[in-house]
Amino acid sequence: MAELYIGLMSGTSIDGIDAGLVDFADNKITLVEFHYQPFPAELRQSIQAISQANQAVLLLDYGALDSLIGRLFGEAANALLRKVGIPASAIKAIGSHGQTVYHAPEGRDGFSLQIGDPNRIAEITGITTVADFRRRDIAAGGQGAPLVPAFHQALFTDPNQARTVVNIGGIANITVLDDKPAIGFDTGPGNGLIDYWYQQHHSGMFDPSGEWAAGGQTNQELLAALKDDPYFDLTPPKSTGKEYFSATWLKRKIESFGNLTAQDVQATLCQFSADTISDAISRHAPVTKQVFICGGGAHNRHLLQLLAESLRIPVASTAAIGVDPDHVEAIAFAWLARQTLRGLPGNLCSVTGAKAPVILGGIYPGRNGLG
Ligand SMILES: Nc1ncnc2c1ncn2[C@@H]1O[C@H](COP(=O)(O)OP(=O)(O)OP(=O)(O)O)[C@@H](O)[C@H]1O
Ligand SMILES: CC(=O)N[C@H]1[C@@H]2OC[C@@H](O2)[C@@H](O)[C@@H]1O[C@H](C)C(=O)O
Repeated sequence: MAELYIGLMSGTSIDGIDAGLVDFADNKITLVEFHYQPFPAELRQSIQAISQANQAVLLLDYGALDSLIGRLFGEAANALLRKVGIPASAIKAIGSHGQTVYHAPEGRDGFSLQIGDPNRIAEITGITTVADFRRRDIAAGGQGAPLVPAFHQALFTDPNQARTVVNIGGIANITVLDDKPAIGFDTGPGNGLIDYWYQQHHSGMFDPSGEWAAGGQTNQELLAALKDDPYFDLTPPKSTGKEYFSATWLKRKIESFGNLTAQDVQATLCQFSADTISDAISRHAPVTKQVFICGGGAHNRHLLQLLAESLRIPVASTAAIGVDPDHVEAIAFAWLARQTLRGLPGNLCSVTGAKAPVILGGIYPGRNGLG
């Protein structure tokens, strides 16, 4: 019998909502349908505007954005269900990541803030909604991120092959799957700075297949300057975000390189993401035999080529092991919601550094009760 959940995700690229309908019947994980709903350009700008460090944010703006994103998430779930013709009553629960607006988990009063009011999602869809997955892990002493490694472990572990899964979103993170407890952490920028620089010089949102970067030359001095950041030497558990590796961070790094062409900067940013991912794998996954890529970065052919060159082990998309790279995160949040409703932990202490496994998220009942 089907056991259906919906996963809703919007990541640090702030491009739109990924919605996945997932069937967990017989403890298998099958994606039934997927729907992508892009954000309107003004919404993207509003999210960016409240997501910056040292930014005064009006509570009125913050509250309205939380409600609006909740409504859009609920509507994305409804659109997904219309696509397959399955009624809301057939869905056990929604797992909603929400939209990260700030991630600062360090210290006694550390926090990570995802918005997109789950009350609205539950009301609009009628489906029990699990949300706010990160803060319980932080309360238990963890980073609250990355969370997806627990799911990567459940789905992608192969007892016959040591693997590393790399998610290249705005920020990149890895999951090391070998015979030891899984390691996972954010390696630093993925597509975030690459997208930002592209958008400064073109009308599109991203550099298709990395073509523009591929036509430029990496500048070694700038590359060294970019890598000169204490984050890369921190021992995991560690996580980061766009509020740290921000446009301001990049501007500070490039201000003394005034004579570079924009295309050479793009080439260097691509090399920077590839090198920092590859260094993280070399240091923390020495026995890995194959690397699998998911997230939108899986479509950046140039970035993958640079990664394969510096890793010197096979690099493939997660499509090669049965999951479209664009679907992994949405499926992960459906899986995390299921963990919560079954009373099972969603975090891996070896990844986030939490002092204990904890059940993640808050539960917002749907029309059928608790799901
Ligand atoms: N055809 C393509 N060529 C090059 N890059 C692409 C292509 N398609 C998607 N991308 C990149 O992938 C990004 C979107 O990736 P994704 O949806 O995984 O990010 P996200 O979920 O927001 O991030 P995160 O994992 O950090 O939360 C785009 O902004 C772009 O940089
Ligand atoms: C705070 C936050 O939203 N972090 C994201 C971000 O995007 C990639 C990386 O940084 C990862 O740590 C995380 O997302 C995925 C879904 C995770 O928690 O595994």
